[in-house]
Amino acid sequence: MSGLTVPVDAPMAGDDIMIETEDVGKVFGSVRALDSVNITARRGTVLALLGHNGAGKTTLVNILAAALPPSSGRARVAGFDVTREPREVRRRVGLTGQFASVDAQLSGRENLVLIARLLGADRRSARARADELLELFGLQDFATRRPGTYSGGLRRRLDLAASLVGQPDVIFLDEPTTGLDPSSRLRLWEIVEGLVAQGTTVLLTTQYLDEADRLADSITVLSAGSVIAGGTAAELKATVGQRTVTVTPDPAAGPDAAAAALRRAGMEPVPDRENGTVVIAIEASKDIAAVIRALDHAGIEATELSFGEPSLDDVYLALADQQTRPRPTAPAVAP
Ligand SMILES: Nc1ncnc2c1ncn2[C@@H]1O[C@H](COP(=O)(O)OP(=O)(O)OP(=O)(O)O)[C@@H](O)[C@H]1O
Repeated sequence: MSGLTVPVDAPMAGDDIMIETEDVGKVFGSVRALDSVNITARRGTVLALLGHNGAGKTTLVNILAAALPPSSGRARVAGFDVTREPREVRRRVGLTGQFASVDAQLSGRENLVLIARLLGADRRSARARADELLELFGLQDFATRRPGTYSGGLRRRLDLAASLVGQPDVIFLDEPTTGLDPSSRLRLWEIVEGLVAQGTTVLLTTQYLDEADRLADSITVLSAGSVIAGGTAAELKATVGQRTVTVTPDPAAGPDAAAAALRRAGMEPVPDRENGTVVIAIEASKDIAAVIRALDHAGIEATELSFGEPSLDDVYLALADQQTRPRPTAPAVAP
């Protein structure tokens, strides 16, 4: 519906920067939801936002969608300032997930036609756009059915299709594959990759680190409203060391006791209470023996031990641990 319009005033950075914030802050009464957040995403890339509940992800997405004004700093999306040019921003972004709503009384196709009409398309082009999207998303066979009869995977595809009716330059994907089976997840990932290859810029919020690893060109980790880490998946992984050992201690001991024993041996273990494991960054293979010795010394048996390259999960756990322990210096990873 709209191509990229060159903004009249000077952009904060180069033309192909599609999302950019400069020291964005947001306060809700006494709550500081965002504190000096700086992020950047180039055209045709995926920026993933990671963070625990309450980290500030939704607040940031709302600011970038020009649905909520920042308290301080500035943000530009597709070259437009979210505070001074909110209408231009809204015309260029597509929202999915908790933001988009499909009418349960209408069929999948009727929903897409309605959205196109609401965006100003005439009847014929609205139908043409709906059919184009139904084909792109493999929804032709379900076009006349109501979304209430769709599977989870089909609903996500319709939701994403709905966000693309206006041909946005930037889409915000909010947990796009939560609750989907593996093949539906893969299908959705392939669709997103196709859109990105055509130049769409994606801001992805997800709780699945494998999703961020697969899709994201860069990752920003938010904690309590601040950016605590940022970079490519490879850069983030490099910050947590080359290799790790993951130990599952006997449940009678548990990860905290195992972590304490390993700390006494001079290591820096990260307990993962949810999975009942402890992750230890190691320099060399011989360090595995030191892990086993330290546990044995404390009388703790390991029921499972695995050796691996760092994953984004390791990065996330290490960052979470940094956040919960008092530290005299700033986090090791700069945005
Ligand atoms: N309208 C509001 N009024 C008051 N506080 C708010 C409001 N919106 C968000 N907050 C607070 O701001 C902080 C950030 O919330 P936000 O919803 O952005 O986090 P989130 O990372 O998206 O979390 P979740 O994953 O649970 O959605 C939280 O402490 C939240 O309670």
